[in-house]
Amino acid sequence: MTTVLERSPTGDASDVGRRLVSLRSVSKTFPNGTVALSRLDLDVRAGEFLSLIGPSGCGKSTALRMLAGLTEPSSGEIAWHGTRPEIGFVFQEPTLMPWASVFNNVWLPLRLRGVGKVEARTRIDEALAMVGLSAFAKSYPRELSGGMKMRVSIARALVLRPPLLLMDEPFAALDEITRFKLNNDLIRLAAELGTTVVFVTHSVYESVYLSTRIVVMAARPGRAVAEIGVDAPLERTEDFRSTPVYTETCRRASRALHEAMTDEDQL
Ligand SMILES: Nc1ncnc2c1ncn2[C@@H]1O[C@H](COP(=O)(O)OP(=O)(O)OP(=O)(O)O)[C@@H](O)[C@H]1O
Repeated sequence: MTTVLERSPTGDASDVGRRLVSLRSVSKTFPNGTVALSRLDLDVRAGEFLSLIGPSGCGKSTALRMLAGLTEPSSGEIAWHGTRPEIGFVFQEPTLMPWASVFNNVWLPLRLRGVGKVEARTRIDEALAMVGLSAFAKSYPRELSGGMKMRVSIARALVLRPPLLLMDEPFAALDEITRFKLNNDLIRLAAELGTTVVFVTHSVYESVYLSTRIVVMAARPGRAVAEIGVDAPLERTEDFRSTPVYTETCRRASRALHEAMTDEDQL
């Protein structure tokens, strides 16, 4: 069930830290009987960068798809605190239309919403500039590297300026150098646009580098088992990787993940 709750009388939509959406005791059983999630409670707060980590099959993608409205809970509630905002979704694969130019790929969400051509051109130019691809507007996906295709996919997700961006292992298929570059771009973009991000990854290191908060999940059934705050401002540079906060948080997140997997082995 999905509901929209009234905003508190003093609430302000731009308040950093305000709850945007809450998953309350959300469970999901697929028609084949697979229990993907069991009583998951999760708040997403404005301005945060939240990562979901956990072993394969613990329901990370299912939780993300529920936030996007792509799948409904079997029981429990998804409660939006205020109007459900525009949401951008970035998948593991860039999912670009191979027959369309970069410009036309990024145009798609605007066309679907009937945004006029003049306005659309400005927004597409902006989005491509944000991801450093202005010079490639006329290129086709086959002419781009994996990292560039992912940048197009991010531009397409950001072209509607969504307050909430959901990303499902977007950099998993990329080499480490490209991944690090895109991590830095993403932090910069989220800060510039004031975007709240929910990010699914298998990588403890990536989650700590990017996030303000990490939720660790366990499988069979999928549930949240630990929450770890990253006690550092979200102005990350490569230097962050050699700080004690980074190292210590990676250690805590790795231990929590290991415990989540041990739980699973014992079921
Ligand atoms: N449409 C579906 N029908 C049946 N079972 C599904 C469906 N989608 C997902 N599942 C199952 O639900 C469970 C959770 O899947 P989900 O993709 O959410 O996990 P995940 O944590 O994102 O996994 P991974 O890290 O491998 O991507 C898995 O056991 C999966 O096989």
